[in-house]
Amino acid sequence: MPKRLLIAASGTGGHIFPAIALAQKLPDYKIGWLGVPNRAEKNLVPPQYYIHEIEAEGFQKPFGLGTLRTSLGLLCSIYKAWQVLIDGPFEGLFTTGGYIAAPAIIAARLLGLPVILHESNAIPGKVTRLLAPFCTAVILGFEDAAKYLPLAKTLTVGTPVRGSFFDKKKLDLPIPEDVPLVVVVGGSQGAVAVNQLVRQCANTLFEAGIWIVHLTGENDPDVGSLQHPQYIQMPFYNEMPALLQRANLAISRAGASALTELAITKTPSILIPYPYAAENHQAYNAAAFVQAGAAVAFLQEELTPEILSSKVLDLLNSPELLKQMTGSAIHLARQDSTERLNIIVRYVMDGKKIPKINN
Ligand SMILES: CC(=O)N[C@H]1[C@@H](OP(=O)(O)OP(=O)(O)OC[C@H]2O[C@@H](n3ccc(=O)[nH]c3=O)[C@H](O)[C@@H]2O)O[C@H](CO)[C@@H](O)[C@@H]1O
Repeated sequence: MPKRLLIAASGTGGHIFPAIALAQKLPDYKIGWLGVPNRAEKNLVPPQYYIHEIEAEGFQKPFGLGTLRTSLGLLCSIYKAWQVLIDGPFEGLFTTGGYIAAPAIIAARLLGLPVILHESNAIPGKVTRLLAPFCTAVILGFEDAAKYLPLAKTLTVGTPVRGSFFDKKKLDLPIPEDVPLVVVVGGSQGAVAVNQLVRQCANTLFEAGIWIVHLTGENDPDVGSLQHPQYIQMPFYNEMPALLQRANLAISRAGASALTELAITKTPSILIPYPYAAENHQAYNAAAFVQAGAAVAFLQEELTPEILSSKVLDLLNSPELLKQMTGSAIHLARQDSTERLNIIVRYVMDGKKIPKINN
């Protein structure tokens, strides 16, 4: 009989893709997915994993009537997650944190099932901090996150990326092979502020012969306002491995999966952390890359189109510097994160003690 694992990963690519990477390593398992109606998992989770839907939302400040409604909603979601686990019947839970993790972890632990939690950010999210002590294993993307989780059993393996990032891919976009290519990516949902900055400096870059692939996200009101033969814009692109492998430079937010993929594809980057990320965690994610010399980072509020275009031109005109950044990225790229996570999940699901893993 195959082992039965429920995966709770919802809302953004950064939560869903690492879970897909793990699921791809468990072909001998029966996997079910726990998601929220109409969130990104609807489009991103491969169809072979059935998505069981529950509601999940966070507590908003100031506390008041809304808190009562959210508390009742949480109780309801715990009950639904509990039912999904029993009906499966699932033998364990894997989650990447976020709002959906709260009802899923509580329900699984009430049923006495093992829980593996993966936290990809340098500063763990609220649900991770609250519930990590109750999980069987807490797996980290960044070693530094452990200091925020003193009561949890943590192991650092990095953040899993989809298997396709490790194969050499050819880019299927009409871009000449010998031109410099800059990719602009604002995380899985796009970043309107970054998009605006890039559009304002695009002409300077085009004049220098640079091509731009701009992944705008679905909610950019100015999509279509810039047209140029050296410019390709899309709301979302599925072939990120080929694109990052081909790019000479990326302008990116600093989500944990994005950073890991940039490291694995050895793509130098200019990072613009999302300033409103919970507890500014993207700035901490970015800092690890800047300290290692793999990226440069700017605060969004200090960045002007002039600063951005001159940084892009400086970097693309300095092959030695780009090479150094690429070299530094190699040291950050943990090639075996998914495999290590896979081993841990199997040990936990088999009820065995997790072996010591060397970092
Ligand atoms: C605003 C915010 O709080 N974002 C968080 C969210 O980010 P978000 O969901 O944006 O996650 P990341 O930036 O880490 O990753 C984006 C993912 O989307 C993929 N992608 C993106 C664009 C595209 O066109 N095609 C595509 O496939 C990338 O390859 C990557 O796998 O979850 C991450 C993991 O907890 C956090 O680190 C981020 O801080």
